[in-house]
Amino acid sequence: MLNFQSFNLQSGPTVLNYLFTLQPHFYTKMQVVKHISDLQTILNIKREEGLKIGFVPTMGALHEGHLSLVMIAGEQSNFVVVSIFVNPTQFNDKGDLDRYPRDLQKDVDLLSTSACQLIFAPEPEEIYPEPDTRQFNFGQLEQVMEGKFRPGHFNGVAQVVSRLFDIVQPDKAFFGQKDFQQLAIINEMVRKFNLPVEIVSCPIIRETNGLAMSSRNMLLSPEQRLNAVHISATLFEAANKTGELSVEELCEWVINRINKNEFLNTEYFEIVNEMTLLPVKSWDENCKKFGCIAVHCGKIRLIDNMEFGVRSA
Ligand SMILES: Nc1ncnc2c1ncn2[C@@H]1O[C@H](COP(=O)(O)OP(=O)(O)OP(=O)(O)O)[C@@H](O)[C@H]1O
Ligand SMILES: CC(C)(CO)[C@@H](O)C(=O)[O-]
Ligand code: BAL
Repeated sequence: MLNFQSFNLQSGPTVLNYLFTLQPHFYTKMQVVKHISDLQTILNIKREEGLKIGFVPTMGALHEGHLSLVMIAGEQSNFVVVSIFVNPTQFNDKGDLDRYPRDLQKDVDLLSTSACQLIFAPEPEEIYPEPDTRQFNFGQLEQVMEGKFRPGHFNGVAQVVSRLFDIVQPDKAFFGQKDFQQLAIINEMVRKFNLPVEIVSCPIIRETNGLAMSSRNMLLSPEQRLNAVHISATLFEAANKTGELSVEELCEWVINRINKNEFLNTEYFEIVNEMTLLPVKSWDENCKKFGCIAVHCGKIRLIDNMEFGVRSA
């Protein structure tokens, strides 16, 4: 049962109190702020109280994958901030940006029963009062897979995440393994610039049919959504075939099998070294190996990944 108070995202005050009832006798207060100054006023108080700040950056259109990050953040910190911001600088495709699902009210409702205590939902001009011209260089980590097929994407991700880290100054930040390459880039950014934040990597949450949860799934038609299950099903099957086929043969097998489905068109599938993100040539290479895939389902582009094979001794 929800009980709203002064909650109006369009015209309300900048700090909005959102009260909800879990049990009639138990109230939790979650705040939604749009401005950096309001956010920092609250966080400074929390820090003075000795609380450790956990931060979950998102682009909204929340699902259980996001909620799992919030849950882990709640277990590992004392005050959880979730940002909801569709960052324009990381979209290389304007159509993708225009289509990106947005429903702040629904997101607030979902977070109201989570460990989140503060939502930061800024407008673009709050994050970018001036255009961000910074150019990051992550070397080969940004030149493969997503970086290759979405030019400029990781520069935009680094721009917004570094800006959000500056604003929130979290003790820990939580990212999903679904965005496997993004995690590698964020870890590298933190290492390279010696940022005072611990990055926590959280497992992929899937639908019961195996499809990796993603905000973009809600843009699929029911028929596309059913067929998209074929992506994870093929990855699971392939991950069990590592002894039977060479790495190259298995990559071909995955691509052919997925492309046989008339709804799906594979952009890339690579089995890569977890650390370097470079394709592995043999199962004998002594590293953790991940099969990473991007598939077009109509106009919607989906990604997924899975660990393949075991490390040799
Ligand atoms: N299924 C999932 N399991 C675990 N973490 C996830 C999952 N989906 C998204 N995340 C994580 O949530 C954070 C915010 O992601 P984002 O808001 O872009 O959602 P998304 O579902 O990845 O959207 P999309 O892939 O459609 O852009 C990222 O760290 C991302 O890795
Ligand atoms: C990390 C992130 C929130 C930056 O916009 C986005 O890339 C995402 O949702 O994965
Ligand atoms: N979670 C990935 C963000 C993006 O596709 O831009």
